[in-house]
Amino acid sequence: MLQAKMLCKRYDDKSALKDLCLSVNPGEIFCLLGQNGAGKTTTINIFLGLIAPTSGEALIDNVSVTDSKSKRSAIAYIPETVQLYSNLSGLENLDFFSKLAGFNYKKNELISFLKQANLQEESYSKKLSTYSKGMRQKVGIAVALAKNASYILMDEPTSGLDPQASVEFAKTCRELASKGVGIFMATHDIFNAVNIGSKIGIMKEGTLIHTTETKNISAQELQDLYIKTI
Ligand SMILES: Nc1ncnc2c1ncn2[C@@H]1O[C@H](COP(=O)(O)OP(=O)(O)OP(=O)(O)O)[C@@H](O)[C@H]1O
Repeated sequence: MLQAKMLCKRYDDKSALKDLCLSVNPGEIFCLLGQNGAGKTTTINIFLGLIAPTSGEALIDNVSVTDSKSKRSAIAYIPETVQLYSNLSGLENLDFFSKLAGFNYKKNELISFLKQANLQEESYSKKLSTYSKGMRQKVGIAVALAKNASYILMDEPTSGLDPQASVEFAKTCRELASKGVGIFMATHDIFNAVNIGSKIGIMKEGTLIHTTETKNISAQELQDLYIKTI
């Protein structure tokens, strides 16, 4: 489980996180909504071990991220724009980043990760410079799978995706979750949050104000709640 326990982060006189508590179980898709500056990226960066909390703890399977670098390898991060080598193909990028993470896969194994990420087969050998944003994201997901990540963190994953790519992204997330991967995404996209997530959190000024299961709420109800909250 990913767990934020009373997480606080101060930047000089600015409080970015105030006693943030949340959890993401294996197989769960947690969508964190909040305005610009609410603290979403700060939360992700603490889980990634990129910044230290001022107080409180971020735990991966009950181990604090500040105590164990090895636990951090259980996490993969997919930024809004996935950074890959444009002169290499999807398959070559996956091979390169897998090796960088210490995994040496055979071609058929690499292909199985691209398949699980729902990348079209005819794209495997094409250069990344020809890929759309959604296709780059699929390679990012394949890299996360190749790293055997138990949890995937994503920042604004649906921003800039066309409706078809959003539908494919939702399908891939559900398939990953059904295999037990825990997904935590920061987003401004209420419709996709309801459509993709199993749990939704609404954050305001560094605190989680509401959490709800998506099965209990419609997109319209969530939008109303969001507007009322922020
Ligand atoms: N390095 C930093 N130094 C000072 N203040 C920072 C720093 N990083 C973030 N902040 C502040 O912390 C607060 C939370 O920022 P954060 O980036 O986590 O918000 P966010 O919810 O991800 O916003 P967005 O939706 O715009 O990405 C903001 O007020 C921001 O200005």
